[in-house]
Amino acid sequence: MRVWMIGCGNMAGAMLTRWIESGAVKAEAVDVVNRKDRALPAGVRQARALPTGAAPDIVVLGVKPQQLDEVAGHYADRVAGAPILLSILAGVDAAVLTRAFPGPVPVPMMPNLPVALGQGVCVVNAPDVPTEVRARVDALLAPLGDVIWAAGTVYAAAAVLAGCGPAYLFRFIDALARAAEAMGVAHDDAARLALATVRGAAALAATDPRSPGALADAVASPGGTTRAGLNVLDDGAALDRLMQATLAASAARAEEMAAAARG
Ligand SMILES: NC(=O)C1=CN([C@@H]2O[C@H](COP(=O)(O)OP(=O)(O)OC[C@H]3O[C@@H](n4cnc5c(N)ncnc54)[C@H](O)[C@@H]3O)[C@@H](O)[C@H]2O)C=CC1
Ligand SMILES: O=C(O)[C@@H]1CCC=N1
Repeated sequence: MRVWMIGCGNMAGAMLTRWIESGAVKAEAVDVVNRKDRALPAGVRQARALPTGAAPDIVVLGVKPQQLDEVAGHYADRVAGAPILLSILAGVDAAVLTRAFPGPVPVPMMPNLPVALGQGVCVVNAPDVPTEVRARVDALLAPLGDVIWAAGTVYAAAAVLAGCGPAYLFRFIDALARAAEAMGVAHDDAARLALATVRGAAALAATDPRSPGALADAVASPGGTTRAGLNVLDDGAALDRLMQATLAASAARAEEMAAAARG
């Protein structure tokens, strides 16, 4: 499979790393155009412009949403011959993609950084694509982790959970560590303990048949220390409300960006 990537930074680079590591895509079949060179997997060609010659099997758009018009101005003609345009731009929907890049089937999606490890989530928002396009996209995304197809408001919510979620959790790890540090644990030890606890708990939640709620109950002895802490998180549904406000803020910003992209 031949792939062109227009913009390959933190996020698209994570996808590319996994594609090559998993063997889904061969490094020599990939052409990246970036504003300046970045560290990319060995064998991937990187330049300031797309190569000449026939369009590839898929084009991946990985620039910032604000750079869409600029790259469309440069590359829309070249991309027109490609069958699929996979876009990871937050708040850029299929209609906006088609306006910028007429020709290929637009496939907007939201990945997250753990795709680099094959443990990411990709939420795809292309409900009406032909079956063969869906099959090709599914096959390409499978090595990255979980793939979910969603539309409308469900996509909006799932996209912020998946795309932004890792950042929320990185903040949680830091907050856990800072709380322990404030109670006297050395900075490095607190950071190590917080990360190990989150990693172990996530691994257990991923493998144990019990739900996260049931696992929390398995930790919390009645009247014990965990319950005292959970009571703080549960008081007035404090954690639920915090997460709802967090996702809502990200979703509202995505909608603002979508409105700006629609013009
Ligand atoms: N960082 C993340 O965790 C996630 C990011 N995204 C989406 O991924 C996209 C990229 O975000 P990041 O990778 O974080 O940004 P980034 O800044 O790391 O990567 C953007 C890349 O685009 C290239 N670029 C910029 N202008 C260009 C141009 N005119 N021609 C060619 N290449 C150009 C840059 O050289 C850079 O390598 C955004 O649209 C964002 O919404 C989606 C999900 C998660
Ligand atoms: O913050 C952003 O807008 C992008 C999309 C999801 C994660 N990063």
